[in-house]
Amino acid sequence: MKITVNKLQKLTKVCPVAQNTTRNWGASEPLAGRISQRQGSRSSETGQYPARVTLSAEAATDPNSKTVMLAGRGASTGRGTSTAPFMPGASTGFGAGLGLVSGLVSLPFHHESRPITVFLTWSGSSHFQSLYCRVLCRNFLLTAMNEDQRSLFLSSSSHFPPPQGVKLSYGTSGFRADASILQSTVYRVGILAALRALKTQSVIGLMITASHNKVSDNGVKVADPSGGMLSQDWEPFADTLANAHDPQHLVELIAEFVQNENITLDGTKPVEILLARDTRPSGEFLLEAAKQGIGSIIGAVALDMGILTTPQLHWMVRARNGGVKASETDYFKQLSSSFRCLVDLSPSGTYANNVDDKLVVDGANGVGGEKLEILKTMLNGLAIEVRNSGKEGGVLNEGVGADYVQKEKVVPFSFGSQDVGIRCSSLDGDADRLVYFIVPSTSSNKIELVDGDKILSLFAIFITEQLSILNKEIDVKAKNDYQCQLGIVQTAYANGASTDYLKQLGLEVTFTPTGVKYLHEKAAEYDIGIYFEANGHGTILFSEQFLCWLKARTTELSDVAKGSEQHKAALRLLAVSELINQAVGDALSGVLLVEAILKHMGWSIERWNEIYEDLPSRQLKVKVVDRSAVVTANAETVAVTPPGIQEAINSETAKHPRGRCFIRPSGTEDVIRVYAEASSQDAADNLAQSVAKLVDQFLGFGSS
Ligand SMILES: CC(=O)N[C@H]1[C@@H](OP(=O)(O)O)O[C@H](CO)[C@@H](O)[C@@H]1O
Repeated sequence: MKITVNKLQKLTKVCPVAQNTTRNWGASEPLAGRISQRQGSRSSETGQYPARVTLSAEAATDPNSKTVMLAGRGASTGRGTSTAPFMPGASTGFGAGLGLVSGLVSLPFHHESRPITVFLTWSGSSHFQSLYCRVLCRNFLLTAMNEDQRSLFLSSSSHFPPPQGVKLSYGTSGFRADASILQSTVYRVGILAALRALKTQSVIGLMITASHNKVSDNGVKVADPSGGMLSQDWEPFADTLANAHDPQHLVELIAEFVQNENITLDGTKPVEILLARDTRPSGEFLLEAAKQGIGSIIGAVALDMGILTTPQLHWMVRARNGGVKASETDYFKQLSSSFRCLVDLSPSGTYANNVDDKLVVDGANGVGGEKLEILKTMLNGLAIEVRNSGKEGGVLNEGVGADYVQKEKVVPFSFGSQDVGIRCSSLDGDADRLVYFIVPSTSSNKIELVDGDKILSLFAIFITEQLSILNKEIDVKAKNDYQCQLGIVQTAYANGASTDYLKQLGLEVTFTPTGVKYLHEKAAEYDIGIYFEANGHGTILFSEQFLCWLKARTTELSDVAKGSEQHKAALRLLAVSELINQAVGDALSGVLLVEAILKHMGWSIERWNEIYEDLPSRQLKVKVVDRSAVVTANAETVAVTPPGIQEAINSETAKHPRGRCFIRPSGTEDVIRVYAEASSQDAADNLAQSVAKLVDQFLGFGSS
């Protein structure tokens, strides 16, 4: 915000040449270097809080004849004012005799918590007709940050020094790194979550997990009031906070942010932050850091929900903000009862005749396996065996879990020939990804992967079928007056065969960049939006408007056509909206929906897998000097920089029938990812290899 000084009466009065004088409040970069480390407090004139003041004066006329004075003075409270005039030219080496006069000026603010008026006076006005003088107030504290709050920040943050020489960034799914360097980051994300709760006046979630990463890593991410990922607008602030080098700097950043976002830190409107962690041993001490961060914001209350899957926490945040009961028991009850409802609505005959009750689930030695052990006791008609539940002593994500199975396409630990003919599935470390697989009847450890694209397709088939039943003209009074917009959202990693298949079903398919925050946002534009990443993270979103209509329609049908196919279709869609976790991709709710749909269709996993045949594909990663050198467009399918690389990729791709290839910088690892698809596995492998070489030539260590 820029305020011209002549609007400030006092300043105009003491400054006869103030016409050209402007005063910038809250600009983020200093005009003339840094000055006082001291903090000011609220100006009685503007209601703002000057903390540091940088004065920069440019005199276009004879600069020798002037004196610039800057004074701070206690004002309206009348308590212990500080008015000592200050002669910058003398005491701080404020330059004179130059065309440009600028200097660093320390204001004598001794009474930091009291209101102070800052104003400029200067003499030699006849020479200063064109004086251009700016006072830049940086880090002016804090519309509502009182001294107690400030001291609390300073003292608590001094216990969490940031790691040296590491720059962290809030990536595709929060901060992730080796757990040993994350304490300070988690503490700061605690602050961020508390500020987010104050800003939105809603319940916010903070999850400590590194998902499918190795057990020595950990991470932290924030769940917004909707249960979705932290708003992208706040990610730059998360980065800035995480990388603030000392407590003073941290406090200044918070002060500035709080000011800009109009967040009140007076504790008058308390807010809650739900905390959870996965089973990683480092989770416990990191949780303490998060509590300290939250505790350093007056009015923010941390509620430790214990060990949860990531989607459970997101579900709870969403439910609480929707005024719904949100304990873990409520979560299990909702999932199991909506599953039962769907199974009960299966067309008679299919379930009993064709689909085996048995499902074996690889729990990745993580929290998902542990929770599934509880959930399975609440289910009828499904016999789940959990392996790698973490109790058998296996290591989290090591040779197990959805990421391993999807990337390596081999059986996870403890699976093998005994599982031929059985439906198998795999969760990742925090149970937000799900893939299925078939163990073929050969001696090799290779599997047939049924990935996120196939799960998406199964969901799409089922939803489309229910919508078309619902839309049939029926001989009842109930009128169908709603055109439901169904949309499918994928990323460039979706197998081309899946996209072709979905389009053949007549569905609208759109693409976003990688990362569920993008997919989720896009899917939310539809009445029913189904999104999945090939790696098994995805869900179904229902718009409020559609659900409202669907509920009314169900009631109407139960009056006029109870038990009809239309009535059942409406009930099924309602049950899906209850079963699926609409906050975020959830392997537990996903597995129940897959199972219910397979029963409904009377399909074995083999039948499901046959809906289309994946095009052979290969993913590679290449270490480069600077991955940010690759900038992409068109949902990451075209590399805009470095110049020339896309043309080179195109000419490699053209050599292979059904070839498709793209590169992008990873958001979670320091690599460039290469994805290639072609009509044969050899061709896909060759294409990926040749493009990886190109990446290395353009950007690798040999290129610099
Ligand atoms: C090819 C791939 O699987 N990329 C994953 C991976 O992101 P990268 O930005 O590719 O590192 O981790 C993300 C977070 O889990 C997930 O959303 C994404 O799909």
